[in-house]
Amino acid sequence: MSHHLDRTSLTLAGVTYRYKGRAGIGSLDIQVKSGEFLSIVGPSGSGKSTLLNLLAGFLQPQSGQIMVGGDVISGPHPRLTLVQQEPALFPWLTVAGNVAFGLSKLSRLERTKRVEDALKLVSLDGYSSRRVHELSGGQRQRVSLARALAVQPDLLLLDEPFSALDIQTRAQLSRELMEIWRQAGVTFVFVTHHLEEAMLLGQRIIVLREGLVALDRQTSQTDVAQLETLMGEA
Ligand SMILES: Nc1ncnc2c1ncn2[C@@H]1O[C@H](COP(=O)(O)OP(=O)(O)OP(=O)(O)O)[C@@H](O)[C@H]1O
Repeated sequence: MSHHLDRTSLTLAGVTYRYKGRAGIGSLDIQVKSGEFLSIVGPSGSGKSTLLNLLAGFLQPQSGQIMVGGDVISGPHPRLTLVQQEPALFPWLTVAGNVAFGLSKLSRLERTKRVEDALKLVSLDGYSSRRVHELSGGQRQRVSLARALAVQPDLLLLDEPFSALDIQTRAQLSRELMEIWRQAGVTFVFVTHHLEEAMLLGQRIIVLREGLVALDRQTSQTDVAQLETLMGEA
């Protein structure tokens, strides 16, 4: 969406989080433009989970600031939604019930429209009244995506959202994710330990290593050999 183009969606300014023994992250400076699709990748122990927990508001930076859409994040934030590895859906609710979960403040009409639009975005139109326990793993992850998008966040944080799926479903959903992103016009930050996935998805790639940005580049300009080296054991 063009009106998003020159706004900053996410800013990390000097963000640091160190565990005892000094492992952790920092100090990180990252800016993500509104509407951008950024993949963050890194070897085991590079700080991905720590960064995710900071972005989701589950951890507080020990120094520095995280801002989303101009607001400082100091806890879970409605402008930022998280899609996790295992979709945390309510099994006793319908698909529509799950997608409508964060929309209780809207009128019924508006809510229905949001749910319909979100389900269309993830190619689940026609599934509204199905129970979640009747769905495949891939379909459940689609519901989880639809629920996250229905609240119209500034930023969607994706934590290895396809890692629990079989290879074919994973490949299919990865292909579709770019299209979903284009249509939704929302900033995507996709965190993974799979280099191929990070290269396939998104416009920009950041490699974390030992809690720091080791590389930050447009995906089309990355050098695979260099990435592979950076993904090796520290
Ligand atoms: N609760 C903790 N206490 C102490 N050290 C921790 C804690 N959690 C993580 N660490 C350390 O901080 C560093 C970053 O860990 P983190 O889990 O963020 O990495 P990661 O990139 O998510 O790794 P993986 O891909 O294996 O999940 C590692 O050196 C890890 O051992």
